[in-house]
Amino acid sequence: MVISKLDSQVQMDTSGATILVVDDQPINIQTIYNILNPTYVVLAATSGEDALELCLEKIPDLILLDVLMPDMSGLELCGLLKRDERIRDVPVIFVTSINDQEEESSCWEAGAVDFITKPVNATTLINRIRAHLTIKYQRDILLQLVFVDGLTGVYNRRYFDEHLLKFGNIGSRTTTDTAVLLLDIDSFKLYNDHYGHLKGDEVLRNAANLVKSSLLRPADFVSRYGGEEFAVVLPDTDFEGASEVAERIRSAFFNKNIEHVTSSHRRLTVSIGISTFNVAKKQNMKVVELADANLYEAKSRGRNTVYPDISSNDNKPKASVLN
Ligand SMILES: Nc1nc2c(ncn2[C@@H]2O[C@H](COP(=O)(O)OP(=O)(O)OP(=O)(O)O)[C@@H](O)[C@H]2O)c(=O)[nH]1
Repeated sequence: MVISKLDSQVQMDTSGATILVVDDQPINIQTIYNILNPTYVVLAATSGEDALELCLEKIPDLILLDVLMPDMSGLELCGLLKRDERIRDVPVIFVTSINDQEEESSCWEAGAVDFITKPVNATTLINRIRAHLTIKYQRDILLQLVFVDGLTGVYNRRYFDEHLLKFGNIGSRTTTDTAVLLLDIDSFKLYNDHYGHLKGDEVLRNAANLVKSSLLRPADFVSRYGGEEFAVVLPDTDFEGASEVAERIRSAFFNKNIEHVTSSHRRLTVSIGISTFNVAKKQNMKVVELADANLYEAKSRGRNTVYPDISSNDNKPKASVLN
């Protein structure tokens, strides 16, 4: 599940939404374009392959999909879209000229939310699109309320717990390492005491953005784990990779040089505990406990520290072990 409007205010006005029209006949695309323009931004693809590529470049708000296309049929394409976590929640409406009961059932089974018959009736098309976009936006609002932290705009702990399970389940198909970073802003109580809670809130918002911008892969994510604590999940990342990301985050805070006169470093810094796990190697969900213990160690080593430190050979456990 991907919350498509995570970074912006979810809005209920559907105009301006991006609609991808997939049809092998340019004349059909033109007809739909004439109906939808200028209310919607219309993207077009004349094959399933092109449509997949476009979807990954910019996820549309809704897809209008022709059933009968050479090479990859609309039904096949819909099946592929529904298997991709990034795109699966985009509503698909089939546009079909077939009046066949079996075909109709196949559209529903492929994951469509609706279908429209050709020749397209402009009023029906516009109303169906508006209805499904509204449902989608309402769903996005609910997901935001459940999974997004209100202060910082990043995912919350509930999202972290649910999504970490995906990698940690014994039955999980993930065979590579997953890394978790637990990050805590140093001496934050002193910051609040000195600058006030509103300034403290501003720092938490900036901190969330700083961590987010330090993550380079689309599958990486940050969540607010507690008050001034953030948890980062790095799928498909071993200890060395996690150390690199953690160090990037630590130095980003240090170099930002945000004043914190009552801290021993006289600027805002973070401490980070790293751990990794890999179900295939019989390592498990103690990953959070281990990251927390490592965070504690980073704090006791003077803060502004990543632990374990990849450059030291102290043989401290880096991965959590299944027991
Ligand atoms: N402004 C603000 N402060 C918060 C929020 N959530 C937690 N805090 C504060 O974060 C501080 C955490 O303090 P401590 O747990 O003592 O940790 P610390 O001062 O960062 O000390 P170390 O972790 O040992 O470096 C407390 O003062 C909390 O009130 C929040 O949403 N906004």
